[in-house]
Amino acid sequence: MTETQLRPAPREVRSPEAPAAVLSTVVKRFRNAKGEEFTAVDGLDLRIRRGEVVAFLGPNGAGKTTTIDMLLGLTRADSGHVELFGQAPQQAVRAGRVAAVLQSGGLLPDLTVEATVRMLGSLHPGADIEHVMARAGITPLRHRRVAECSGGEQQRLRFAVALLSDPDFLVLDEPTAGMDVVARREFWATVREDAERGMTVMFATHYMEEADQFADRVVMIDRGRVVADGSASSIRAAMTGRTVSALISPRDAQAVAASAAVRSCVVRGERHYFDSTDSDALLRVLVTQTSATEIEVAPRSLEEAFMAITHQGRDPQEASR
Ligand SMILES: Nc1ncnc2c1ncn2[C@@H]1O[C@H](COP(=O)(O)OP(=O)(O)OP(=O)(O)O)[C@@H](O)[C@H]1O
Repeated sequence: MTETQLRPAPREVRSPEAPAAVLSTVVKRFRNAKGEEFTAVDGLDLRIRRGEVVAFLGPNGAGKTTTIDMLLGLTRADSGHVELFGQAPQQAVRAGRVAAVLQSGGLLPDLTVEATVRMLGSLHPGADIEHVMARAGITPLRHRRVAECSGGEQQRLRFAVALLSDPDFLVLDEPTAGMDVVARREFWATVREDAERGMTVMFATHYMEEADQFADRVVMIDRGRVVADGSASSIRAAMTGRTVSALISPRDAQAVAASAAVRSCVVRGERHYFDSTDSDALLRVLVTQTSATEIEVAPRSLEEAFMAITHQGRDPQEASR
């Protein structure tokens, strides 16, 4: 046997099978209250490699939950193709390869936390009840009725239930909604450990800092389409620029805003915020040609990049839809 054969192969070589998830040109339409048809997911293409931790971001109504529902086989796409580990979603879910923490539902209010985990654990022979409760941080809550658990505690219970099948792919729809800062940190530490053991994770979130801190990759969608896809830092870099803010007279601000380095300017309180492609040039102008004071330069936050990307090219009426 050669040395190469003895060495464990890297994950990709050892598992040359299908990616964790593939969505190809997926379309989902609904009817609104007036009975008019609209497209919630509009030709979405997404491929998630095994072992990736992907944050799924988008404004309200962007199509995140609908996409997740299609991934999990809870909703059927009108057209396009959805696959998990090379299988139809329902098959992969039934095989316990995929589990989800959804925003609501799935829990019986009168059961205790432990009874819930035991009952659902009975569907997964070999499931380690104590282990999943410990991993989700709900062991101390074991005798509490579900109805008496806070929103964040119920989310942790859903997380424990999702771990019962020891899934390869965990799909989380706003998993930390209702959790306090400490619970959120503990939750992500656990997910990270699972991800480091090779689990694929996709999570929808509104918390930009969660995407920034915990995801390898950030996929932003708007109006059912992918509008940006990359690492949090590459998305920020794609939106190159910094925000320069200062206390400045409206007249000076107008002159500065007309300069080439400024893409846009907004006023919040007494401060003018200039979105700049060349903060050095802008700083020189502010210092040498205006009476601006308390000048600050800040990197664009992921949230600012996100707002800029998703609202780019949209007319103001549409943007306020
Ligand atoms: N069953 C349904 N019937 C009709 N419209 C629906 C249905 N489900 C979702 N929609 C609509 O489809 C669009 C996408 O909704 P979706 O819940 O996927 O967005 P989202 O990105 O998850 O939003 P949020 O961040 O608010 O949870 C929205 O306009 C929503 O109102």
